[in-house]
Amino acid sequence: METKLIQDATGKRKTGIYSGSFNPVHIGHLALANWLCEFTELDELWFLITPHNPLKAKGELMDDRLRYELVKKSIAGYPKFQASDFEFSLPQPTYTIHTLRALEKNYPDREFYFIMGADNWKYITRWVEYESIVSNYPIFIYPRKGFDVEIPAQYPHIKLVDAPLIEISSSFIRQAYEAGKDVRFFLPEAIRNLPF
Ligand SMILES: Nc1ncnc2c1ncn2[C@@H]1O[C@H](COP(=O)(O)OP(=O)(O)OP(=O)(O)O)[C@@H](O)[C@H]1O
Ligand SMILES: O=C(O)c1ccc[n+]([C@@H]2O[C@H](COP(=O)([O-])O)[C@@H](O)[C@H]2O)c1
Repeated sequence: METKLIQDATGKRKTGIYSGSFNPVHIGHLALANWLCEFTELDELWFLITPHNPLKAKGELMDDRLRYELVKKSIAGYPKFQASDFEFSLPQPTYTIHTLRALEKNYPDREFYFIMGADNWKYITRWVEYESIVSNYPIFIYPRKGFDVEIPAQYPHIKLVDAPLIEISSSFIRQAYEAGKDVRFFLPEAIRNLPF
């Protein structure tokens, strides 16, 4: 396992990396990200739209740019949020460790915190070079229903945060739309009337 020292990078902007498919972005995503920016040490949070999660089928995904534009519209006006298409130019499928290394290289003035749900934490050992991720980056794990979180003591830079649980998923929204349901209030106001 790598042993790079986790530094308290004073002076660097603490930037949360909230990555996912966002297919589409929903109010659960926004509320969690908002909470992280206001109730933790993060200065900012980037929504990093993943072109292709290596553990998910690409077929059911909306176009990358459309998912990015939907996030951009949804977060407009809140200064601590940014939408990022950083992964669009990386080799596909994108592996998180490669993304984090490329981010560090491109933004030396920032300290990146990886944001991860308790559901993803449970299966972290399936991720490429997961030891490097958990050893080298601060991580905030947020609770998800049905997933207990255990963090080995050797990772003091990994924290379970006390964020409220809002159990909405993009797949629920997609299925509801397909069934002809009107679930407009699950979507950020700015994108309610857009096609997806
Ligand atoms: N209700 C929620 N509250 C907070 N974060 C969430 C919620 N649902 C998903 N996330 C997190 O948001 C990021 C993007 O998730 P993703 O795009 O997979 O959303 P999802 O709603 O889980 O999608 P899907 O239902 O298509 O799997 C991931 O880190 C995921 O853990
Ligand atoms: O790097 C990996 O091996 C890896 C395996 C599974 C998921 N991820 C990343 O985890 C993030 C959350 O994915 P998702 O689709 O659940 O929102 C997204 O950025 C994926 O690329 C990364």
